[in-house]
Amino acid sequence: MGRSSKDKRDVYYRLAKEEGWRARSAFKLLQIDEEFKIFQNVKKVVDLCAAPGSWSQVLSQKLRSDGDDSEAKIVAVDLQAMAPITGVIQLQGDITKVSTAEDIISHFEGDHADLVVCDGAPDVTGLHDIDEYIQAQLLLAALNITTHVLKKGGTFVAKIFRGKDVSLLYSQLRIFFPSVTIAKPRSSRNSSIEAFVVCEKYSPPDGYVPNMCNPLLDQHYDVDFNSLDGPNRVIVPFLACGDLSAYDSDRTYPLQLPEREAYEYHAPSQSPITPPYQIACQLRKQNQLQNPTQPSPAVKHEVDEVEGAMAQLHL
Ligand SMILES: C[S@@+](CC[C@H](N)C(=O)[O-])C[C@H]1O[C@@H](n2cnc3c(N)ncnc32)[C@H](O)[C@@H]1O
Repeated sequence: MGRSSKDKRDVYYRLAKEEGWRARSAFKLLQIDEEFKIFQNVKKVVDLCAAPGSWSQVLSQKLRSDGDDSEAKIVAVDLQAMAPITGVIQLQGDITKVSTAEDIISHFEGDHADLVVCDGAPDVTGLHDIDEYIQAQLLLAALNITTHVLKKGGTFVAKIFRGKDVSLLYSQLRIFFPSVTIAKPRSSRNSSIEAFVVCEKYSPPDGYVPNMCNPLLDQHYDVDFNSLDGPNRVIVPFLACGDLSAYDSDRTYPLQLPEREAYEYHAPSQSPITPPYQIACQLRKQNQLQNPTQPSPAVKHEVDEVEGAMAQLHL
């Protein structure tokens, strides 16, 4: 009999139950450590998107196992509340919000973390472009926080969805880390597009001053982005990608208002990821080439689906 979609009881699920981990994800972090030795000489860690807490459990065990835990500091953050874990400072909040980022940073005042980990994943909508976009935003939010708290030479490990814009994210990470490696621990299901970036030897560009002005899901971030200059604009140094010819003057039907607003909104802030509105625009453009008079029902349906999902997500 085949396994139903409800049957998640693979070997790691069972092992997690046996060994007392709150989630099978614990094995992903343990296996990343087997390969990259990310816990070597580590005492201070930020665990982003930490609930239900299996990574925090691993961190607590690894950092406090030698009995000398006076220096150990683990700050864990998630949207969801988490049951307490010995030695872990827990914060509840959205990592794309400035206030949460500030809360985390305040716990490291005058001090730095050796390691930042982020296992953040959105509630998947099933629309791959949207899921990848939101996951990328979580990763960029985590990177922003990391630039405030990570010591030079430190390590950043984060979940990444290997979607079509992923090479742009790798390039952005390489601006801050000379070594960026993609890990796919054996406990991460082969069927999943999830992987992990292991970014080593943190070294921001000369003159880089961490800031909270880069455009993320929290629209407040980009208010001052255009006032940033030089190395401080490096998180998002790319022109908007996607097929901008949708905005050419030779178009055969007028742009819809949301498309125009999206273009005007995204162009100045140079969004790192193809924004969902642009995805919708590209679909329209493709359809326009195939059929200059009106959208085919299939394309119209796809565009409506993207826009419907975005409306639900208040994007
Ligand atoms: C795969 S789970 C993390 C599992 C965790 N590493 C563990 O080992 O138990 C992904 C988590 O990301 C969190 N998350 C998603 N978006 C977030 C956001 N914007 N801010 C904070 N946490 C977020 C979710 O609440 C969820 O708990």
